Amino acid sequence: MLVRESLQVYFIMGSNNCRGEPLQVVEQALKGGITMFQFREKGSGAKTGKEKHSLAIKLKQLCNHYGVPFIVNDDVDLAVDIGADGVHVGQDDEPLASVKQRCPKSFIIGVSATNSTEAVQAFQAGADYIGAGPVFPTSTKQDAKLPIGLAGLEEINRLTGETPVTAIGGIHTDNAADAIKAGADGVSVISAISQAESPQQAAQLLNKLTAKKR
Ligand SMILES: Cc1ncsc1CCOP(=O)(O)O
Ligand SMILES: C=C1C=NC(C)=NC1=N
Ligand SMILES: [Mg+2]
Repeated sequence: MLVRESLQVYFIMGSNNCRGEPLQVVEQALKGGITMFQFREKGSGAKTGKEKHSLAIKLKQLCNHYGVPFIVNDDVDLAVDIGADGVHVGQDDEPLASVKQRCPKSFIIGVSATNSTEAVQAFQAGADYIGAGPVFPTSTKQDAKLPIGLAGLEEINRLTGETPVTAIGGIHTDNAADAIKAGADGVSVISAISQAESPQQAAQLLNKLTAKKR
C-alpha cells in the first residue's frame, strides 16, 4: 500500500481526545473508512507507562485487523517495541536521520512541518510523508503554532515535490475538500472524528470528501 493513498483520511487520537472508550471510537472510525491511524497519547490526562503501552498494543491489533497502518506519535521506542507500522516525529523531537537508524526499514516515518522551511527540511531528509499545519485554528493541540491557511498549505505542497503531504489542524467536513484542492494528499484529524456523535459517520463523510477524482 502506497503511503500517499494511506494518507487520505488519517485519524489521530489519544485516550484524552475522546469522550467514549478509545477502542470503541477507533473501531467505529475504522468501520467508517479511515485509511491510517496515529496513536498520539499526549497532553493533559494522557496515559503513561504500562497503561499507555497496553492501550497501544490493543489499538495496533485493531488496526492490523482492519488492514490500516498503525503509527505512533513521538515515542519511537514504543513504536519499535510493539511492531507498529511507523512513527510520527515533530520538529523538536529526535532528528529524522537518527530515528531512521533505530527503526525497521519498512517503517513509515512522518515529520511535522509548521512552515515551508521545516517542510523543505523534512523533504530533503527523506520523510515518508509530511504533516503540514496547523492549517486552520485548533484547540486540540495547546501549543499549536499560527495557522498557515490554505495558502501556506499550497506553498508547502509546491515545495515538497513527490513527498506525500497531509493537512492537519482544524480540519472538518466543511474544509476537508479545500485542503485536497490546495494539493494535500489527505487530511489528518483528531476532533472531527474523536468528538463526533458518530465517529463512523464522520469518517465515512471525510472519506467521501477527500476521494481523489480518478
Ligand atoms: C496534532 C496537531 N498538529 C498540528 S494541529 C494538531 C491538532 C489537530 O487536532 P484537530 O484535528 O482536532 O484540530
Ligand atoms: C503534529 C502532527 C502533525 N502531523 C501529523 C500527521 N501528526 C502529528 N502528530
Ligand atoms: Mg505533493
